[in-house]
Amino acid sequence: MDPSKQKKPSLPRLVTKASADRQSTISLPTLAPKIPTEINLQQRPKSEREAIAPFLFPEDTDDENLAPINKYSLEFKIRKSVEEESPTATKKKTMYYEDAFAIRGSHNSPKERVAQESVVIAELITNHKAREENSRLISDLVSRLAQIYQRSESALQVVVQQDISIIFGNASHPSYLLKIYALPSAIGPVTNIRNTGLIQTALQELLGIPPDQGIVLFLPVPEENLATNGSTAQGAISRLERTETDSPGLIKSISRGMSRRLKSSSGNSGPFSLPSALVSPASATPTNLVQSPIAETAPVEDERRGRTLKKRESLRTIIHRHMRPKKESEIKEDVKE
Ligand SMILES: O=C1C=C2C[C@@H](C(=O)O)NC2=CC1=O
Repeated sequence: MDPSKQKKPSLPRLVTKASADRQSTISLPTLAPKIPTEINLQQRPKSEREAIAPFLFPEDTDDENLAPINKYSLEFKIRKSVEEESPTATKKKTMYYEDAFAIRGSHNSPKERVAQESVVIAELITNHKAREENSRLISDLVSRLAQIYQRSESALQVVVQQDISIIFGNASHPSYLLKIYALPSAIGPVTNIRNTGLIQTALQELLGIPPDQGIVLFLPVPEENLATNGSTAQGAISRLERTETDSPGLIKSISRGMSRRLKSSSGNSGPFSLPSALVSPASATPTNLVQSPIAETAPVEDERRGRTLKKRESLRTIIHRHMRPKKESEIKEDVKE
């Protein structure tokens, strides 16, 4: 039989459990532990597939336009390889996901560095009137979302509208709509499944509204369309790229300095911030400076904690060292590296 005429498997439908009489193919809360096998990776753009599961695409071809039959057979192979994997392979993948969700170091590209501390906006609309004060609800939500999105609270904007008419599933039970706007790098199929569980649990605790009465929308905003502090995220990336092109050694030194600081500082595991000097002077808020291992004011914060910083280089020292002509011994050291 001609394989192209075979009946194609139907795609999984994502249906919320709002109405009991509607058939639910996948219910959101039960998805979380099965993330890698439930996602049809072939339907994602290539860049996203590689970001989610590079190990599944060792020789990935540009198959965005493959005929459907090939897509399904490829998907079958992927599922099979996932099912047959050894415990060691599973462990490696678990580590990969843990790593993918973690904040990475300063050696990342400007785009990644801007992404790591870009703003996340949450717009909550609910028909519920919270017992606690609105300001308390907002601040609790900010801190939960900051943890979930691994940002400092200063990168979070939360807008709450309570007491709004909402009908969901033909009833006006307590309900909410939460829209999350962020750069595309903070939004993706695997991240969203993880974050749906965390966000809906938080909202159940804060508002008392169960997950099946709430809707979460994840809305990626391209770099050129997200702006704060007089600049788009794209603008911030371009500025960093220019700085790197103009002075690549400077960035290398800052990276090294930062690694040294990270190694020598214990307990400060918060997300890092872009150095204010490299992004924009006004973007250096007190919160992100406290958490920035490379920002110029980090030593001041360290001093407040009574630490001696004699062995550490400040950003200014690093810049000065790069601006002056190199000594012979330094040139030799560079060559060795
Ligand atoms: O997330 C964003 C972060 C920044 C930093 C700021 C700047 O240039 O200082 N511009 C940004 C835009 C963003 O969308």
